[in-house]
Amino acid sequence: MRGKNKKRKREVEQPTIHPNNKYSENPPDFAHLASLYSSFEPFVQYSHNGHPRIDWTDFNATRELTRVLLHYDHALNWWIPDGQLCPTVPNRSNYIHWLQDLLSSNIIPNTIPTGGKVRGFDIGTGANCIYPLLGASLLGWSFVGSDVTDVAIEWAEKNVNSNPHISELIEIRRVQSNATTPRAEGLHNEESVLSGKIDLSRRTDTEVEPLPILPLDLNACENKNYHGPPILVGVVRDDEKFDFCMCNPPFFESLDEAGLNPKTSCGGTSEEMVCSGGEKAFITRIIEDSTELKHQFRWFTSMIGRKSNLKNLISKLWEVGVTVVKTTEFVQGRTSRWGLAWSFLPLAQKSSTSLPNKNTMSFMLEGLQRQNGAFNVLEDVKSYFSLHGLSCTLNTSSFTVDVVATKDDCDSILKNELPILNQSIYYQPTEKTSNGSSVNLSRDSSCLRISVFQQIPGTLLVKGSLQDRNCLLSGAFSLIFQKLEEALRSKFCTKSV
Ligand SMILES: C[S@@+](CC[C@H](N)C(=O)[O-])C[C@H]1O[C@@H](n2cnc3c(N)ncnc32)[C@H](O)[C@@H]1O
Repeated sequence: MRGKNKKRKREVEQPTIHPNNKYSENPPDFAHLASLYSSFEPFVQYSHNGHPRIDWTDFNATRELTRVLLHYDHALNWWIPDGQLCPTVPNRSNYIHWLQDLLSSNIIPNTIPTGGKVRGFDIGTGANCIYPLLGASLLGWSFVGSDVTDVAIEWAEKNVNSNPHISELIEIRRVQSNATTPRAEGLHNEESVLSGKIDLSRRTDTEVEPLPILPLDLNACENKNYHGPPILVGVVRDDEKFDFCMCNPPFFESLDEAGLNPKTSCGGTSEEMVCSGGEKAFITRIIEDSTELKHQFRWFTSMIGRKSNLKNLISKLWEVGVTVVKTTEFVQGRTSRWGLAWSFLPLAQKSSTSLPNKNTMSFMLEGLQRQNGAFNVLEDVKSYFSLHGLSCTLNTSSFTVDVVATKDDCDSILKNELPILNQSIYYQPTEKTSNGSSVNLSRDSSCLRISVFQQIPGTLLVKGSLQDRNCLLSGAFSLIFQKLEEALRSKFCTKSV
């Protein structure tokens, strides 16, 4: 049982590079790039079996690789000064494609008018300005990219202006680094919030605390608050609307901590990598800001560097009343990063009914208590359908429940007569099987399979799929699935509604 669980976990959770990512099937070919770009050639070494590689600990090599990839694959001109954070193009593209999935999913309807074009806000765009450059060149999205440092603003602007074909799509916005919003102590930067104007010249009474160089303590960010410059509130204007915000935050509390990976050299100054309280404090501030700007963004998102922060941030999100939380894992070579997304807008609850002919549907249950795992939810799925008179088989090895309905059941469901007391079950239950094979069906009955997958602790994906063609259930499927979603949500995710 243990072994099987492990196998299942691997199948379900194995993160992969996003399928739309240019590099998902074709990773960068260093030898080919070296043959095209003489400036890159000196950085490519060949192992004894002729395999080309670069020295990832050499900043000049990683920067030149990024430059040639952006030029060759994305037709972008790009550069950053020595020491600035150097992005890896395949990894950064994954975040863009995940946003693309979020926006095209119907979870949050597109009710925010952004002029027909997707419009995003990149918090901390950096000198490299990588997300706006990729989003604009790959997908034609427009961006505001904010930052606090002179070097970031100067080089982000240079990078935008050296690409005239997309420069109209990107605005670089300076955030005043000596204006602080000490919300953590319950004080709001009332003037900038209430007036909705951005007064970038204004000094506040509270000075920015100098960045502390702390000894490495992985729990040090517990209970620390963000004391830096404004992030969203005070930077986003009152009349602005965005489809999303995104952020690769300063992950670390100290430079010591930031320098942990000796195997790569992607640069990164203290301003880029470090903030008081680390990413947890920074993202907590984004969450607080999002409560004030909830109607101006369809999705708020951030990258997270440390999985241990994810759970705490998700709890915080439910506390502030979001309607949905989504997470993902990004593959970054040998390390992982996580994506966190949330919204306050009403869910497209009826999306299942608006797609009545689909054979597969799914929804996420998020913010579940520790004691409520996939198995508890499966048991509830079974009792839900059994209570309604439908015949079910729970398969503990495949984490599925097979539900069988007759034509009469379907008619009753369509007439909205749930619960149904089924007097005539044509279904012959089969033995529980470990491979999840389907149940026997008579000619006038149909089977719907509900599967439950654990995404991350506290988050389950519930999927429903019709098992047979010409299925009697197809007309009633969306309605049944929607009712199941409502029932499970009200039992397991009371905070989400
Ligand atoms: C880790 S870097 C990310 C840079 C770039 N987006 C990337 O992915 O490579 C974080 C950036 O956030 C900026 N930053 C820090 N505090 C900020 C704030 N309050 N508002 C906007 N940017 C900020 C830093 O200057 C830095 O450029």
